[in-house]
Amino acid sequence: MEKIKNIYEKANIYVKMLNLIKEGIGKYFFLIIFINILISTKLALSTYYHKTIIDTVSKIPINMDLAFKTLFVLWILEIFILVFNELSAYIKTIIKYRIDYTISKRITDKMAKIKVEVMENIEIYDLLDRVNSNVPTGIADTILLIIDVFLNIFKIISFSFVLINIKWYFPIVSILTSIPYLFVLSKQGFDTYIMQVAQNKNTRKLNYLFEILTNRVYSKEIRTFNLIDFLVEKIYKIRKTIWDEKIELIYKHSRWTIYINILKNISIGICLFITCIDVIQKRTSLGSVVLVISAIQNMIYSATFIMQYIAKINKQVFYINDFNKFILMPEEEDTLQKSISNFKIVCENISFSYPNTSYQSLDNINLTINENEIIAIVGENGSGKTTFINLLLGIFKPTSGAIYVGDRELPTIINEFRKKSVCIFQNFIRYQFTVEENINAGNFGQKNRLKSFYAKTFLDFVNKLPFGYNTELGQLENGSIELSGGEWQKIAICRALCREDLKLIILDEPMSALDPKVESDLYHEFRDLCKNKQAIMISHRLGATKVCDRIYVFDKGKIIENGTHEELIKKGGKYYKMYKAQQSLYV
Ligand SMILES: Nc1ncnc2c1ncn2[C@@H]1O[C@H](COP(=O)(O)OP(=O)(O)OP(=O)(O)O)[C@@H](O)[C@H]1O
Repeated sequence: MEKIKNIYEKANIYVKMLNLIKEGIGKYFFLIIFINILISTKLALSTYYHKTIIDTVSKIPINMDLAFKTLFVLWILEIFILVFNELSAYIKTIIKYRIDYTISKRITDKMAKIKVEVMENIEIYDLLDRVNSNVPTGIADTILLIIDVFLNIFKIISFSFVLINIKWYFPIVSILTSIPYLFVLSKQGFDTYIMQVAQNKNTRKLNYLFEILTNRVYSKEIRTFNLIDFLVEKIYKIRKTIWDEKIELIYKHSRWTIYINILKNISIGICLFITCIDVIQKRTSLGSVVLVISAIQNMIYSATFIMQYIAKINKQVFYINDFNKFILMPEEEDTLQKSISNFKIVCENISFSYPNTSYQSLDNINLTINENEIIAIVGENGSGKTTFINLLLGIFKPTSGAIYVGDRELPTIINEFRKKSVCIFQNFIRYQFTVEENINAGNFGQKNRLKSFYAKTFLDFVNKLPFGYNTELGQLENGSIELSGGEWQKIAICRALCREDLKLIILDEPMSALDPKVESDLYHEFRDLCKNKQAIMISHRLGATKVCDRIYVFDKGKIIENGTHEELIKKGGKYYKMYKAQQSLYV
């Protein structure tokens, strides 16, 4: 049953892909096939007219009228071939572009839907890498290869008609000679694919090392720690391994290519020998020799090309399989836009282990966040705070237990829930765009809010920038401006708080890079900012949690204490100890 389902799914993907291709190139496919038929027929006709011209001039008296007419026809045919070859190249480029566009769009659409938890599996990155770099061009190449196979089949048929009149078995010899190519080349295609899969890990490492060696962002640290030699050495070792494997494979393949070429040349030699004997014994004309040589060469080349193209198509099939695997990757569920009537969040006995780990990062968490409540989550490094947020945002699913929002289970309203929640992650993205684009990203046109409290508190530094809100940030371009860590953090906070129709704000260590003045402004205004909203603040600065209604203390994936700041201080437990330890730093 499972097998039938798999076959059905695969067939479905091939059909979908054919539809994609149809949508991408449509009429161009038939146009190029038609042009190719014309080209191949013209090639065979040219060979026939070459024979005629030689036969005409080798007979005394020379029939000048026939000679000129034949030359004229040949000239017209050459011009036709020239024009059609150019037209064919032009249409092939259009086909390539259209397939590349259609498939790339399909890949990016799918990427946006893949479940985030799937991305925890490192092998997925290799697959994504292969799909991204090989599939769009791979599928375009496959289509063009199929077109080339057609072209060469027509060539063989046309030349066979010309050749069969001289020796009936010459076309068969030409085709048989090319068959070993199929086996050798398809084996080469398979070997190359297997090598590429095996080298994925090293290629990814190499890209990473190259990135940290050449990116401006890392250059200071790399130079301060004098890491250049260390990194170059690593790059050199990986490159050497990759190239050694490639060279070994090419050496193996070259040996086989030499063997089959020897076989091919022996066959051509035999056919030429037989033809020459016929000429000497006057069984055939001089023009026929030219026709035989040209036709056999063309047929063998065409048959060889077909074999090469089929082998290449076989190789592309591996990439198409990768594409299939990619398309079948699980997607975020569509929750049919169910509305959320009330935002009370209840976590019931939730536990969680990351994929590929044997320990629990969260262990039986029970926690309720009432509407308009502000809570804090505190705890030592690695105690499970960020993991809890990932579960709450539906990025990962609990291994056991459930999260409810109002009377619904989180997965059933996740899209709507995400629209109304925002999280500033510890490692938020520093978008290399303008200030305005950074703030408006995902904010659905909330420009006027830049004049509000957030702008006054966080964004006064923007006025100093050369183009104000239109200044390009980051290090992508020469004129762009790099911000300090705190300024980037202010922008990230603004981006989150400016969002319209917010119900839940999550701040994962939001103030770590802010100066004390901005930090204290933010704390004072925090309750106001969170009016009519729920908020979760994760912070190692325990003073900040005083503004929260309830504080949860995480320890090794469990909640070990909860209460208000005063209650937890009174209790004298873990929170009290952490608070005192921090306080002692300031007195
Ligand atoms: N992607 C992951 N794969 C495997 N284990 C992970 C992953 N992310 C986190 N962990 C583990 O889960 C545990 C909880 O990590 P988490 O990031 O939730 O801690 P945290 O309380 O947010 O820590 P911090 O205060 O340092 O940010 C840690 O033991 C960590 O090593």
